[in-house]
Parts: sequence; C-alpha cells; structure tokens
Amino acid sequence: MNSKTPRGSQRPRLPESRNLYYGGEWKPANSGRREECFSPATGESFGSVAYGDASDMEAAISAAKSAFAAWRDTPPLERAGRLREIAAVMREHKEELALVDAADSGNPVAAMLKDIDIATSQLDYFAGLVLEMKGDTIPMGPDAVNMTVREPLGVVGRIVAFNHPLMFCASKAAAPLAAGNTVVMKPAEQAPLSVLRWLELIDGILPPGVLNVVHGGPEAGQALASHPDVAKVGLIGSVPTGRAVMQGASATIKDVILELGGKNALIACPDADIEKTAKGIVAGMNFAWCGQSCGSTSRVFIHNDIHNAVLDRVVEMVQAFKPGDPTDYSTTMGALISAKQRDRVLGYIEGARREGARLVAGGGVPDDPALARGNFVEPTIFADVTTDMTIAREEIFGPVLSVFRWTDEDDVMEKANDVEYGLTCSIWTRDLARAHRMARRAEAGFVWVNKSAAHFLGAPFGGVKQSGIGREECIGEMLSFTREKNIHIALD
Ligand SMILES: NC(=O)c1ccc[n+]([C@@H]2O[C@H](COP(=O)([O-])OP(=O)(O)OC[C@H]3O[C@@H](n4cnc5c(N)ncnc54)[C@H](O)[C@@H]3O)[C@@H](O)[C@H]2O)c1
Repeated sequence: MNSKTPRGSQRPRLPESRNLYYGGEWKPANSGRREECFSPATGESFGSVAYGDASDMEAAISAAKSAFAAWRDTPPLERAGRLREIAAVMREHKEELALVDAADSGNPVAAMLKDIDIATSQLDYFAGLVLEMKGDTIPMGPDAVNMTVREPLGVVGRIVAFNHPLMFCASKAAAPLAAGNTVVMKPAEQAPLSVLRWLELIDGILPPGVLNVVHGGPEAGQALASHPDVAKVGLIGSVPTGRAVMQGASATIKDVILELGGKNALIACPDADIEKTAKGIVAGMNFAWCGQSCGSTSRVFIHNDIHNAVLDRVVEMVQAFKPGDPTDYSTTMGALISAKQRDRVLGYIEGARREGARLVAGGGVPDDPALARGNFVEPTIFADVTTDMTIAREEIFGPVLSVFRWTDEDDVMEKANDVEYGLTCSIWTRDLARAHRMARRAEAGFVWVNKSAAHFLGAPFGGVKQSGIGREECIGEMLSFTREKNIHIALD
C-alpha cells in the first residue's frame, strides 16, 4: 500500500454490465438465467449476473473462431501493445478493481491489490515474449532449407477457480493472446463481479471476439472443454474437475493444461532458523485468503528437536490474522467463498478433533457478532497430526494447518510424498547438501528452500501426480499455446 491507498472500509463500485461478453458485445444468457451474487462477508446481495450454458458457450466460441485469423495475422508487437494497454488500464484502476474483487470474493482488499499487480506483471511479461515464438532451422545441406515455424493454435478455452477471480482471468488470458490465439474464458461462478468491471474498463482495446467471457457453471465449462472448435483448454480447479475437463477434451483429441489441487508439505529440519521457519510456515498457509490457495503448505513436518519452539512461535504469529471485513484496508484475513465451503471446513475441524489431533489455535468461527452473517473461520492449527487422519490427506482449501513431528529424513520424505497431490513443497534448513537432497526427493512441481508461498514470474509453476499437467507463469506457458510446423523447401 502507498500513501494514496485509502484506509478503512470502502464501498465498491460495482459493474453496471451484468451480461456475458463475446464478439465485443454484452449479451444476456440465451436461457435468460441470472444468478444473484452475495457478499461472503455479510450476505448482502450485489445483484444478479447472466449465467451462461452450453448454447452461450457455443456462440462465444463461434465469435472467437471468427476473430482468430485476423488476430493471428496481427503483427506480434501490435498484439503485445494491446496487452500492455490492458495492463495500464488495470494499474490505473487498481484500487477500484481490487475492492470489487474483495467485496465479491471475501478476500481482503490489501491482498487483492497484490493480485492486480500479479495480473499486470503477467500481461506485461507475456507481451514482452511475443518475439520468442521462434522456429529452428535444421541443417540439410545446400539443396534444401528445412525450418520450423510456431503458429498459434486457434481458439483457447480457459476455466478458472474462485480464489483469485480477476487475477486468474487476466493473467491466464495473457499467454494465449500473446501467441495469437483467441480466448474464451469461463470465470468462477462464485465471484463474477470484478471480471465484469474489468471488461467494462478494457472494452475496445482488443478487436471483437479476441477475448470472450462467459459466466456460468460446470455446464458452460464442460461445453468449452469438449467443443471441436476449441484447440486447447486450460483449467485452474480441483482434481475431479481436471478429470472431467480431460475427458471432455479427449472427444476431440485436444491438449490440456491443468493446474489442480494440492496438499503440500513444509519440512522444517533440526538446523532451521526457528524464527524464519515459523514465519515461513504462517506465510505458506496464505491465511489472508483463508488458506484458499492451491500452493498452501497445509502439512507442516517439524523436526522433534525444534518442534515445540517453532510451534509456539507459529501459534503466536497466527494471532496477526483476524477474520474481518474484506473491504477494509486494515483487514488481514477474509471470509471463505461460501457458507457451503465454511461448513465443509468446519466439518474437517470437527473430524480432526474426533480423530485425536490436538487443537492449538482457532478451531471455530469468530465470536465477533459483527461477523455473524459471514463465512468466517478462525485460523486453525492442529498438532500431533498423524498421516492416517483425514486432515492429513484431503485438500481442505481452508485455514487449517496440520502439524506433524519427525525424526528420520527418509521417513519424513516418504510421508511428505505419500499423498495423491504434488504441487509445492517447502524445505527449511541451513545445510546446503540436505536442501538439494530433499528438494530432489520431493514429489512436487515447485520446491522452495527457506521460502514459502511466493511465485516468481518466469519460473515454471505447476504440479506433478494429480496436481496437474503443464507449467505456467513462464515462457513455456506461452509456447504451449503454439504448435510447431515443419517446412521443407527443396532448392534443387
Ligand atoms: N494449481 C493451481 O494453480 C490452482 C490455483 C487455484 C486453485 N486451484 C484448485 O482449485 C480448487 C478450488 O477451486 P474450485 O472449488 O472453484 O474448483 P472447481 O474444480 O470446482 O471449479 C473450478 C472451475 O471449473 C469449473 N467446472 C466445475 N466443474 C466443471 C466441469 N465438469 N467441466 C468444466 N468445468 C467445470 C467451475 O465452474 C470453475 O470455473 C482447489 O482444488 C484448488 O487447489 C488450483
């Protein structure tokens, strides 16, 4: 936050356009269906938005298909210029967009300001990579030229989750658009308003049909994944949805990129710095987002020698996260996305108590009467968790941290890897050899040593095992929205 950042609680400026957006126009859902949006923090209604189905998706895909040839043939630097323009508009309206996002998704506005920064950096980053869509020449002797060229795929479908509503829509459109594809976006149905306000602001920057947005639920997502005119589909979502998207994509043999769930491990070694490790544990849980982050290190393995000292500090530090009004700039922790998700999280907490885990922080809803109508859950920590407990195995996607004790390195690596997921892992040690050894053994797509939570633009992010397929936030993401064509020219 800078000196111009507002303070206290603010009213969001909600979008006036509440319809679907494709072919450069706002359209009601064909069925006429609309869904009401509610504040996760107060239950207040924010009005309704059009809710698309398969027929709306069909129309949006058709608009994207019609726009493809001209966008593909637009000089790359001109495409880049349009993406940079979008980023500039977002920067100019950063506070406003973050506030709508906070009100509608329940995440604190201070955190959503960072989301806008991430989205704008990704737009600029991929704009800067457009000239890297290069081919090769393959030596064939004097009588031939053999070369490859990279071409965009066509229409790209992107389906995203609710935890970063605008950041995902803006940043996941960037790489395919930079490469010359047109995009049909299916935002998360739970928090559509920031994306609508964003579309109002950027309307006209891209030619009609280049970026299309269809709000809706699984039916719209499935229609996008399985459509024959969609060349590739990307999902940010859960493992079961990943399976459904892959299945839909298989009907037309299309490529997929899947960023799915996680049940990530943080391993603190006996030589780790106690204070820094405790900070890393708290940061790794993304409590500001109520733990609603795929990369959250929700399983923490602390070596017996430092277990109690680290755990004591973690319990103290977590007190800084107080659930509160997401539209207040001083709020450190927001509300869960829905009452259903809150009840699911409370169910896991209850189950952990029953299965014998030791509650050391939180464990319920805050007792502040001002928060009674919101989906709030206290930051919760369980110690003495064992790997057979439900909270040790299933992705909770809530503010619940499980702490384990360990003594043997082989054993802790085996336990850390013994889940179906493999997204991130965080290792804390001052021993370089141990850091390398453990990082290589971790079954995860992204490993931090003496760090947690952070993403680094340009560094590939993605999962192994059931956490997904493909890498994002790097040049590989953009190239994955291109295909190589080989051209052989006989000169004799
Ligand atoms: N790996 C990552 O980068 C990353 C980032 C954020 C969230 N996630 C994961 O997302 C999940 C939480 O989000 P969620 O609950 O919204 O996930 P979800 O899978 O229920 O929904 C994600 C998106 O998929 C759509 N969808 C649902 N069913 C579909 C179907 N059958 N076909 C096509 N689309 C469908 C939804 O409408 C939504 O837009 C967690 O598992 C979390 O770990 C992963």
